[in-house]
Amino acid sequence: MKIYFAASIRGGRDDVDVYRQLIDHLNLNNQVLTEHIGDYSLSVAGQNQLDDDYICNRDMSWLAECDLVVAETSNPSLGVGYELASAERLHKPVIILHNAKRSQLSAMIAGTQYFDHIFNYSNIAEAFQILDRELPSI
Ligand SMILES: O=c1[nH]c(=O)n([C@H]2C[C@H](O)[C@@H](COP(=O)(O)O)O2)cc1CO
Repeated sequence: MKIYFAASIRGGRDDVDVYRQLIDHLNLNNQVLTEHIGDYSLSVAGQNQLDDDYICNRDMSWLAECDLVVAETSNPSLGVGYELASAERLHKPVIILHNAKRSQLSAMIAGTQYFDHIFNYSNIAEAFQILDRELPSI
């Protein structure tokens, strides 16, 4: 499966270690299109060697191409919110992973009926278990 992994960049990079581990886990049996999100050297400035319109067009075409969106939402991010709304518009399956110890998920995501695969987790092993349980039924 081609997976669009969405997580914070300019919203803050505190959870990059979680993103890297989730991407590596998903890549065991799938292809993650957005590997750069788990790059430790990518700062809060984002991919600033690229134009913002290039980043946006590239990511929207990856979103159109993917079979599944996995979003890690614990660190709030405008970009991830936009990607989730776009995934709904494109009728893509979405899995949302959220660590409630880090933040409360926006009502605009938690309250959208389309997002019916929202999972709270408290450690990375639990997140892996959720993905391993949910992915086969996508
Ligand atoms: O440099 C970037 N590259 C990139 O692919 N994105 C996309 C992928 C992420 O899932 C999402 C992060 O949005 P934000 O930067 O607003 O936190 O936007 C976002 C940026 C910077 O906004």
